[in-house]
Amino acid sequence: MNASVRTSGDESEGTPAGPAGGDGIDISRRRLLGTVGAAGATGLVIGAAGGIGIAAVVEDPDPAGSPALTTVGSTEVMFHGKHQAGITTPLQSRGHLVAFDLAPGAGRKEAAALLRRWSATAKALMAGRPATTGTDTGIALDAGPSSLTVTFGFGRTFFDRTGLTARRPAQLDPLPAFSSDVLDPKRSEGDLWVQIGADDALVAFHALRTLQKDAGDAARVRWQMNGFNRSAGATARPMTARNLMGQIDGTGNPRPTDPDFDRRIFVPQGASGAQEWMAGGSYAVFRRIRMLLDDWEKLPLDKQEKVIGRRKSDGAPLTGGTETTEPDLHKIGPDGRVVIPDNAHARISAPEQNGGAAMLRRPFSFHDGIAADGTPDAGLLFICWQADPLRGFVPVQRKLDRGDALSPFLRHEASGLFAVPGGPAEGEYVGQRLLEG
Ligand SMILES: C=CC1=C(C)c2cc3[nH]c(cc4nc(cc5[nH]c(cc1n2)c(C)c5CCC(=O)O)C(CCC(=O)O)=C4C)c(C)c3C=C
Ligand SMILES: [Fe+2]
Repeated sequence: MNASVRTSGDESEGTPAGPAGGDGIDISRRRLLGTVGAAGATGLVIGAAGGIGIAAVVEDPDPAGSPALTTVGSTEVMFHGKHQAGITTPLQSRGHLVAFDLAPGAGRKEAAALLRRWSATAKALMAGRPATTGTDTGIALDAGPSSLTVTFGFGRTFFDRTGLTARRPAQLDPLPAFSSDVLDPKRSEGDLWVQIGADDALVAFHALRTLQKDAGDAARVRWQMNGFNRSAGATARPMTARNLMGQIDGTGNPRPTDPDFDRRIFVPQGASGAQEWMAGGSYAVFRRIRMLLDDWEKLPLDKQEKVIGRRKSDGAPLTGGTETTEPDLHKIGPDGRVVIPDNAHARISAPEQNGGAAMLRRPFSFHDGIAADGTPDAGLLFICWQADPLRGFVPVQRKLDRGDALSPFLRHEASGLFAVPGGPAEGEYVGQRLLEG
């Protein structure tokens, strides 16, 4: 095994896209990442000396670790745990989303065998080892785990196909239609959903390829999308991500240290009825949101900032302070109007404006080339996590749909809602409590 740094798949990791310093990475890893970031910053000097990246490994010696890997390559996220990995894990630089439909004739037995194979592959690859299912192509043999996470979810249609309708939680009821939806059903929903994230493009692709081969005759790809974030180790200290509109995006995310974090994001242990098997799980809402960048980029900076209610440079609220300062939603400016406009995105989406509705946003940007009309097919693979979509995404999106200043610059093109069960215990596969319970 290559790993010299290990992080658990769940609670120890902190807010994925949250404000700088809120990453929750343990101190030794933070220090190591800082070292790697510094190495990147000094570029050629480090390349010539070759010492600083290696020092990261030496500082945290692991006799089994590969001397060829820096911290970025050797960081391992645990497969087993209370929650699946890839929910509170810090954002990775590469992502693949893929939805499968069960093949005609495949039912509960085939689905259980598939989840067993997928779990074995995810566990091996997340530890930096080849898959044991006979499907490994060796694409990423020398890359290390690179913070790979593989997260599995079930869509609404899965339950009818497997005879498990009675165990389908009401939380999987279809999302309401929104006026701004232009959804493509072929790129939406699906029986099964897999989210892959890694800090190395080859590692992420390798996982995608292996899991697709593992599906064999049991399931077929329905849709697949690719995303990215800033490169791991590119900044000297953890910083909140920027999206393709250039905004700092993730500041208001709830943090694992918040007293109500678990209650908001995860289904409680001891859940009953159709939700029993979901204890420790979470509901993922996915939206492919195209950004109308040509229109957005024509907007002067001060208007762009009013659309969001925050400064573009540092993400601070327009009412002042730094990125982490609470916005003052009542502050009146010299023109007699509220400084953060009534239709500003950050005002409308704030939990206090939505009866406390909150979600953990963990997106990837996407760019799928230039469309025939010359505009970029680019935007956000928006993924948010919550214990119940009716107390997270739905009320907030309803409100945004009615009067968000950002809406004219966005187009919701695909959608999905998935039940993501809790993390598997040692010896268990993901979803076993549903499929064998
Ligand atoms: C229904 C949920 C949301 C969708 C869809 C959504 C799309 C979306 N948002 C941005 C950019 C920003 N969003 C910001 C804050 C923010 N957004 C949502 C929800 C949705 N966004 C919430 C709950 C919040 C947090 C509000 C708060 O806690 O006060 C921000 C500000 C910085 C931040 O807090 O992250 C930006 C910028 C884009 C570009 C987008 C669609 C492509
Ligand atoms: Fe937002």
